[in-house]
Amino acid sequence: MTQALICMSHSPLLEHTNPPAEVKAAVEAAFDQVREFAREFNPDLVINFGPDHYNGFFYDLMPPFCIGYEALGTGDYNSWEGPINVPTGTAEDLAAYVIDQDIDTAISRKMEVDHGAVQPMEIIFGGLDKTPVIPIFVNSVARPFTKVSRVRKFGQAVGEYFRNTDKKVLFIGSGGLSHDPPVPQIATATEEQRAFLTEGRHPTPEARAAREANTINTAIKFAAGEATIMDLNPDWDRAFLEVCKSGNVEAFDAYNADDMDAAAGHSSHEVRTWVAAYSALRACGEYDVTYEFYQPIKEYIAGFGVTTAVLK
Ligand SMILES: O=C(O)/C=C/c1cccc(O)c1O
Ligand SMILES: [Fe+2]
Repeated sequence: MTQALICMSHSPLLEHTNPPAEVKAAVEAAFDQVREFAREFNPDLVINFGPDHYNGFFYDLMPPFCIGYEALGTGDYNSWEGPINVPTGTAEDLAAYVIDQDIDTAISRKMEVDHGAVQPMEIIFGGLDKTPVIPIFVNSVARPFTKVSRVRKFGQAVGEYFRNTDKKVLFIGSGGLSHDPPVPQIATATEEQRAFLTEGRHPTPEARAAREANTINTAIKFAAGEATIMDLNPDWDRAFLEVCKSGNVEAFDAYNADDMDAAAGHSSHEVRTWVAAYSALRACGEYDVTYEFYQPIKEYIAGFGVTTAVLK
């Protein structure tokens, strides 16, 4: 087995809100499962498809995809801060291969990645300085969105690059499922929010703390039934998980941005990272989903999913 997959939701609220004890325990058990899966697989390299929440990527230049040649964590919500162990030569070769497949991608020699990209790595490996990882940004918050079919083809190209490798490669997708946290959107943003969305890099500690407090307060209200954000959508989440399980990655193409917003919230686009990761694995061969956890968790503002998959 030279390729495997973990796709999982993330939430910066894991350490900040308190779901019922049995829910918290179930999430911890799911995390134990993926840790054990990764320990057994013992990857040589991780390909980490992650979103960003206006910590690394802004409207001053917003690509649909970006392959990190070198990267660092932004440290938002106390997530990984500082250098990440990226094998630069492999990342360069990968980007050249993807572009040769007619899929244009941005690249970065100084990519900044936030909690959305790093949280699974922290949960699974305890950090981003050990197992080599190539971080790949998939735009999941900032309209206009590339079509989901394009994300599938991007993931497929990444997977093809590793199809014949003798290295053990773990594809990770981070985010989703249905959720609508209070991340501003450009179409409805105030002047101040527009300025932030356009060039809000490296906020002051006070601005960062205010943003994080707003998310935490929203989650507490959401759990109490008092927030105005969109509800989670377990039916939508379960249908998406069925597509993942089916192995028919072309079925992802039926998803479109407007429907996703309306049915599953403005951050449901984070499932694009799952689309890329599952499509990468499928490019290496037919697969089986070997583990699935799902629970809608308001305290985490997330239809929370965790899956693993291996080649048949
Ligand atoms: O504040 C943010 O940038 C995002 C918060 C959040 C909350 C819940 C689930 C997620 O996936 C998030 O990124
Ligand atoms: Fe997120």
